[in-house]
Amino acid sequence: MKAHLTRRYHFSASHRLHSDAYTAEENQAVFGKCNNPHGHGHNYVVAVTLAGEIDPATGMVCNLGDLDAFAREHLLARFDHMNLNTLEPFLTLVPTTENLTIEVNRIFQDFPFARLERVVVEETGNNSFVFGG
Ligand SMILES: Nc1nc2c(c(=O)[nH]1)N=C([C@H](O)[C@H](O)COP(=O)(O)OP(=O)(O)OP(=O)(O)O)CN2
Ligand SMILES: [Zn+2]
Repeated sequence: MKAHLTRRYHFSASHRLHSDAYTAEENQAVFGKCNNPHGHGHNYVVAVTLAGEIDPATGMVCNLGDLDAFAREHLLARFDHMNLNTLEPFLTLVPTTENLTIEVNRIFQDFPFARLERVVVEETGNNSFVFGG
């Protein structure tokens, strides 16, 4: 029997929306207040949904302890209390939440015990971005 599980993770990070492809004026016109050189922060909420067969012995799609350990190592240790602009892949990509959602999706593709189906990243209470089903 197959099932889905969703787990939420929280981290705080700063960023500045800025593109080297634009002049200072164009950056200001496109990104507005988010182009402020001092940057600003968000309390991001990441929800990952995974799918798999329920193991008859454990009754689980995957052990949340394994998923948490993976998230700590590959997501939270990388991004929590960091400036996203200083980290790959945002050295060359604008750290919008769309691009962050794609990176989170890439990270959890490597989780070995269940298949990633969907990633949602909430930037503020008003903005959330979805990758996948
Ligand atoms: N398509 C996108 N547009 C914007 C993004 C983004 O990631 N993708 N990000 C931002 C900024 O990060 C910005 O900080 C969000 O600001 P704003 O929309 O003003 O935030 P809220 O109104 O939701 O909440 P506040 O009360 O202002 O914190 C902008 N655009
Ligand atoms: Zn922002």
